[in-house]
Amino acid sequence: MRQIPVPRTSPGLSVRGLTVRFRGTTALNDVDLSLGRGVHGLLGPNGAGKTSLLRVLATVARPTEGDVRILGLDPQELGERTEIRRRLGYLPQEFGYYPTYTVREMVTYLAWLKDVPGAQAPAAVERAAERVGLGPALDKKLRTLSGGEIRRVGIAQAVVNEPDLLLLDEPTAGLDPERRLEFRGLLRELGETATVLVSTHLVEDVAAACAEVTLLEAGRPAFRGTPDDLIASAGTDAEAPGDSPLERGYTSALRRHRSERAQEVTA
Ligand SMILES: Nc1ncnc2c1ncn2[C@@H]1O[C@H](COP(=O)(O)OP(=O)(O)OP(=O)(O)O)[C@@H](O)[C@H]1O
Repeated sequence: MRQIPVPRTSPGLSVRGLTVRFRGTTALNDVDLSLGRGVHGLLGPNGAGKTSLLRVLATVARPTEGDVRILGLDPQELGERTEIRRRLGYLPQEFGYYPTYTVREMVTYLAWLKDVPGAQAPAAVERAAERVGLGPALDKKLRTLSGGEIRRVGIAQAVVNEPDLLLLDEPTAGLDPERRLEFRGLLRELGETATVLVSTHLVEDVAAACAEVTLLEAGRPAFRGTPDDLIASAGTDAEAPGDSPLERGYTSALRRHRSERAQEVTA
């Protein structure tokens, strides 16, 4: 196999002018974004373009326009795309699985797809399952697991290859509060060495685990900064709805972005 000469310190990812269109819909509109090591939250209302962005970064969808670099590599080039996939962990919004497989079999299969060397795979699978609290369930069939446990299998398969880039689409959906807390700890740990991008509707997840947050609205970045910056962005907007300072920062940033867009349209 062709060796790609990329240092392990290569940048996480960068996109320039990224546009994704479906027939009548523009899901992402001329997005510029660069992310390095650490945990980044991706927030935004339904339909904002979060899944579309993650799918392009996971190399499962192609951009309509724009330049994408992932781990310093070009996903349009077959050899480089293969290398990206080997070093990537991805939890899709809908995690497809084989119900008759055990946790061990499913995660082993996905480790194999990621080229985890056969001799290392059994230990890697056990470690990944333990990291999401599924050590005792390794030999249970997936059809016997709860929705939250299946989500955790999805997280285990995403981390089994110790990825350099980890993309998680609503990983905490369906997790109970105790598991969510554990998961935030895992995110912080993974963010020490990898670039981690987590899409979520739960602003508490962002506050607890993310060093940075990007807010998408109608296919465009509406805010980028630390969770504290997002809180501060509410400023004197006393009418911004929300049950916490971060929720008020979120709604305030959205309202500001919507009104800027409305002014652009009428200008
Ligand atoms: N395969 C598709 N065909 C047509 N339109 C699509 C397709 N996938 C996404 N879209 C549209 O693109 C826009 C962005 O969708 P996307 O799933 O990326 O948003 P999202 O921020 O992940 O939303 P949610 O929070 O609801 O998961 C939406 O208007 C959606 O209807």
